[in-house]
Amino acid sequence: MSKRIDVTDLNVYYGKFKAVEGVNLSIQPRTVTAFIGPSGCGKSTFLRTLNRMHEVIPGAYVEGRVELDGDNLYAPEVDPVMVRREVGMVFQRPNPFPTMSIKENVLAGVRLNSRRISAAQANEIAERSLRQANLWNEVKDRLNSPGSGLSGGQQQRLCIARAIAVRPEVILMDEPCSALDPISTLAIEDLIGELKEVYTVVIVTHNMQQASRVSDQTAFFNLAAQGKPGRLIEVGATETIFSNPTKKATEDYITGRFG
Ligand SMILES: Nc1ncnc2c1ncn2[C@@H]1O[C@H](COP(=O)(O)OP(=O)(O)OP(=O)(O)O)[C@@H](O)[C@H]1O
Repeated sequence: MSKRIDVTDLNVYYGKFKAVEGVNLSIQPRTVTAFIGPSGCGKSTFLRTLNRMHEVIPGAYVEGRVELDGDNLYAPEVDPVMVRREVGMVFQRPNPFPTMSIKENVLAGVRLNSRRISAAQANEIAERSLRQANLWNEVKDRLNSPGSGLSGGQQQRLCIARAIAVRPEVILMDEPCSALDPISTLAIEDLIGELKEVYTVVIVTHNMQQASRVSDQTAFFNLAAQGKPGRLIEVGATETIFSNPTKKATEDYITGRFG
């Protein structure tokens, strides 16, 4: 349940505006890759191209290739809905369906995929997903209460449980801790460490300590100038990027000289 991602010569456009240019990157299964870089350099934009989520924005499109275990995500016969099943996503702000129960929130994606499931299967999937998201013990006695009644950190783990429930190959996380307190942030970071035993995980973060704590590989993005496309400047083992980067811009960014 974990696939390799290979990106070749990827450009991303919003209409005429080229937001990201010339990305080449490989991501191994069962690893965590962190995308870092200053605001507006295209980290979120690029992340969304890994499950074709950018396509929900009218006029957004890519050039180049993204492959999942060698299969082109953008081949004409590929259904973007199926891509998003294989490559799940967790957003910056926890977004459980507010009126749905905790259990139904977990099952929302599974039901959307229109697979009819029995009550026993539903219980099994909900428990497995909540356990994997480290939330089971906190919610097992109130599975039928609304998801919106949970704390922010619990809601984010609920969203992770919902992403896991459809058994994806890859989990994308766009600043998953930016709306959370430090304790909830640590809970999510611990969870990311556990998720990589099973999934390929890609995370966008502004927090460099977080990138160095959770990731195996770090990719630094930057803009050549305002109004120019973002580019992948340097990618490598997280330890190397943070201790011995090869590019000056990477060093300036990680040492806090800009961004
Ligand atoms: N829906 C959109 N329509 C048009 N342009 C967009 C859209 N979303 C983002 N952009 C532009 O694309 C560029 C990259 O934005 P993106 O949000 O991907 O950067 P980022 O590195 O994730 O930034 P941040 O760290 O602030 O979240 C920016 O110039 C931004 O203004």
